[in-house]
Amino acid sequence: MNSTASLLSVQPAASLPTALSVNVNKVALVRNTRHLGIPSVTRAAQQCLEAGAQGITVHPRPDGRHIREQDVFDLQALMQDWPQREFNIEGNPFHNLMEIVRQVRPQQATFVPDSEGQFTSDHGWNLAQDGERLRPLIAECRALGVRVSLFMDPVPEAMAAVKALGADRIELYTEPYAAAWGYAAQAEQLERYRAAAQAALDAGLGVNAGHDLNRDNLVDFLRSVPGVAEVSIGHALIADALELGYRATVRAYLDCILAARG
Ligand SMILES: CC(=O)[C@@H](O)[C@H](O)COP(=O)(O)O
Ligand SMILES: NCC(=O)COP(=O)(O)O
Repeated sequence: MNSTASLLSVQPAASLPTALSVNVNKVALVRNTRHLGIPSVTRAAQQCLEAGAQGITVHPRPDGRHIREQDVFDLQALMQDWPQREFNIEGNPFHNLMEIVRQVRPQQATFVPDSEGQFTSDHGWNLAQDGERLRPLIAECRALGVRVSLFMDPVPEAMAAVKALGADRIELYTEPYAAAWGYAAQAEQLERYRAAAQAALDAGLGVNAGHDLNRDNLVDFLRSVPGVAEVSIGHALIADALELGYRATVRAYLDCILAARG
């Protein structure tokens, strides 16, 4: 990262139109390889929040490969000190997510259709198959005061159905765009995401985005896709933090958001 002052010196992070939520799954993944409790998930989150991240995201998978329930409760306690920031908990509501949401009541729950042993998230919901089963769980979360976001592929025709189920937002699954970035297919992918985001906005939904976003591909995405309220970024951001540190890394990602949207 260059040494020029962060662009954010002229605009506080809180005023950015697209929030950065740091996913700390991969800090927990490294921590779990020894019984020493380091690297600390809560210290990572604290430093990211101090640097201006507007939220923290976790995905407590049933197999506990990285984020575990105790991490969720520890982060819930930490977030009490940051009332203006958001806690976003991802997971499959047919597996372990709902019990966690009932206990923790985060600002946002992101429903992801992953199977229990899935390598990583790699697709959005099939609402024709699962929509009616999701409806009461969406309603329960909202009754608890928890915003609901559905992890979705960029399919404009699906957005009205998301709204009809009572969800507040979608999260666009962005790996196909990330894989195309820097190649001829980039423009075609960006058009897919632009159309899907516009359809979501037209349906009255908020738009989040995430998966394989990084410092290279984030600016082009935000410049092309309208109304992105939040990007949740983990794998690449934590990899950057291994080289730059959490604070400088978060500032670099906030600079990308400012450069795209500021
Ligand atoms: C839903 C999504 O795309 C990611 O937030 C997910 O948390 C990635 O999971 P892993 O960190 O286990 O790859
Ligand atoms: N919802 C996306 C997320 O939280 C992080 O995904 P990634 O940046 O780890 O691919």
